Amino acid sequence: MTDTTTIQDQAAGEKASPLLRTKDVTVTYDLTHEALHGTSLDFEAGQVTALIGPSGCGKSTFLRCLNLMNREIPRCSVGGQILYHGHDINTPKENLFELRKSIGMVFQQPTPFRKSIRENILFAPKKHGRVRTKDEEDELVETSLRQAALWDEVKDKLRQSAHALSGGQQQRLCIARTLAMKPDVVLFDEPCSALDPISTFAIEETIRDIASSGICEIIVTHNMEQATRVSDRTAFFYVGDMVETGTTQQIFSDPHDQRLVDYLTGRFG
Ligand SMILES: Nc1ncnc2c1ncn2[C@@H]1O[C@H](COP(=O)(O)OP(=O)(O)OP(=O)(O)O)[C@@H](O)[C@H]1O
Repeated sequence: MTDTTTIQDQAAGEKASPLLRTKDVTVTYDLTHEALHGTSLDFEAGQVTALIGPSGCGKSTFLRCLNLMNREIPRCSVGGQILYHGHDINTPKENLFELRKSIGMVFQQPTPFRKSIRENILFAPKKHGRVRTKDEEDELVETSLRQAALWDEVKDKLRQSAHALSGGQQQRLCIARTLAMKPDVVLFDEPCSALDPISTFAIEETIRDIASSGICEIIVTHNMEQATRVSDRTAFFYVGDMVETGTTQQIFSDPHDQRLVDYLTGRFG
């Protein structure tokens, strides 16, 4: 945690434990390259946090720590604590299959399975034994697609291939698929960077709606307007350090650290 942490952050630290908390998290690639230095951040239920900063500063590296995805990268090690509901998940014993039920992820490129729209939604819930009857399946498909604002567009073609959808629809299907597992955290890695402005707007609305249902969301974005539109809090990363965090309003209207000021005013990108 840097000395630029706001008073509000310190007060928040004295409240009950946040849903997700990192303490001094470091990431080292290829055994020697420390891409992320000790990073401590808190994430609350119902809040959207944007991770911003120039290319290569460690945003995605940090995001991937939160569902232990870095563990799948050879010669990558993650240090520090990642406390989820107060329990440290950064241990070799943590069961990834179980964890990913509750911490979902949406990637930059839409990645629907080569299956029907309906089967995309039901794939993981079936694997985890979450649905037993056709009625339960129907209900889950409809609820998840409604949450991702896609139901009206696809309700008459649920058995058609997901690959026949537009890019924006595919990304909303990926969000619906994630929500079908009823996660309490959803991670987004530049979810709109491959999309047109209308699809981007639809995804941003969905992100806000999901937050109002109590889900904690963390989004990596290069788009500063997007960060201001969707997030409650923002954290700025620079060369592997989490330099400044606070409410999105404070970060954009009253940035403290000179590197953040330079970034926001376009002195580097
Ligand atoms: N799989 C990997 N193996 C080795 N080094 C990596 C790997 N992934 C990222 N890095 C390195 O870690 C550093 C941080 O990269 P990361 O992708 O996390 O940054 P970022 O802020 O998300 O960048 P961008 O905005 O361009 O996606 C960079 O130096 C990058 O080269």
